[in-house]
Amino acid sequence: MAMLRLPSIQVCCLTEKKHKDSSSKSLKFGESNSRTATYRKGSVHQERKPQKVNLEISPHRAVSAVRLMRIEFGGAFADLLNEKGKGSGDNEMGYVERTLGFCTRDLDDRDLRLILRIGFYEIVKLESPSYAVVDEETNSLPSPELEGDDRAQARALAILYSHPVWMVRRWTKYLGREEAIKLMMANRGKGLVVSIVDPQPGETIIDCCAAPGGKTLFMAACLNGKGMVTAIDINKGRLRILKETAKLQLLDDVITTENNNEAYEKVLLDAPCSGLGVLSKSEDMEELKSLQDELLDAASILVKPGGVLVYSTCSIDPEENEEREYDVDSADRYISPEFLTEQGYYFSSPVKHSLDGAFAARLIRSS
Ligand SMILES: C[S@@+](CC[C@H](N)C(=O)[O-])C[C@H]1O[C@@H](n2cnc3c(N)ncnc32)[C@H](O)[C@@H]1O
Repeated sequence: MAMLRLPSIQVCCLTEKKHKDSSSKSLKFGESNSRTATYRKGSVHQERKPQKVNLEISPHRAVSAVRLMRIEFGGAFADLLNEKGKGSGDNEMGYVERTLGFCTRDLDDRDLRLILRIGFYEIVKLESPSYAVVDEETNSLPSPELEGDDRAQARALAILYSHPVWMVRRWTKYLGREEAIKLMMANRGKGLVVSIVDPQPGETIIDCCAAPGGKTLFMAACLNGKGMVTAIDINKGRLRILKETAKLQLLDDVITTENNNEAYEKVLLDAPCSGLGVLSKSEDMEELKSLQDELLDAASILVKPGGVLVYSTCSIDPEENEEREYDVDSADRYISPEFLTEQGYYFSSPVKHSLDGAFAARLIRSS
């Protein structure tokens, strides 16, 4: 995707810098049949001081960011990127109000500016998707009303359930609103792991422990009709159900259950874990951990050089998660900081986040 360079601006807030850690050794991460994969290590350094930032962002993030900036500075920023808006008759304030789902004029001016600043920072620097940025505010600001035409209602649902508008429209069209809402609610926790995989149209992705298929379907929907998700699982019965569901959701053209053993750009290993409540005695835990290790080894050889492996569990047990040995690509670009551990993992807990417990590590194969 072409990147756009915007004017340098001075920002005073937390900034992240990614360094390649040259001293870190490349770990062998999965050896089988003489094919080995090594993963590079990244470290995150954080600082609080004013910085001149050269903004280089993708066009869709730029559109959201420029819109926010225009409101704050009363149109001082040239709307370089608003080609879409031009033909639509959209007035900027109206567009943002409809996207936010509430009337910005009701807010105190200082609050409004603060929200916009935070939104701009999250979109540009943290690279959060704009629908997720807007959703952050729903606890403290009025919720959007489900009213108006289909498009307006889809926008409101997108904000309420943190999904992109096009996906809401698609699911509402094919499944009806009630089913679409159920699907989005079920996706909330899963959605974050899928964000870390970051599926892009045209990619080849394999979901190694796919059944019953929540993450497979969500990843497939992100492909927007281009690319392929290969779903495999030891449980063939549940895999058949996944196939049926894919048909119902009209996603069967981008989902296959045949693994032809090629290497993939993205590999998701959503491993069986103690969070599923299947362990009856402590020895079972040892067995489970060695199964997870084996699966991790097997998954790692499916990753193309330069590709991504995401290891996730629905467990909050450190032995199944961060205490394993691997080098990490920080998940900071894909999730909001509240879910990011110091080591760059994703971690959600029922106590802290009112979400199901979950863990994910993002690893990049360097050779
Ligand atoms: C946590 S669940 C996966 C949930 C799924 N990713 C989703 O989002 O709906 C773990 C899955 O791993 C599968 N599994 C267990 N052992 C496996 C193995 N050796 N090979 C492939 N899949 C396995 C189980 O059948 C189970 O469906």
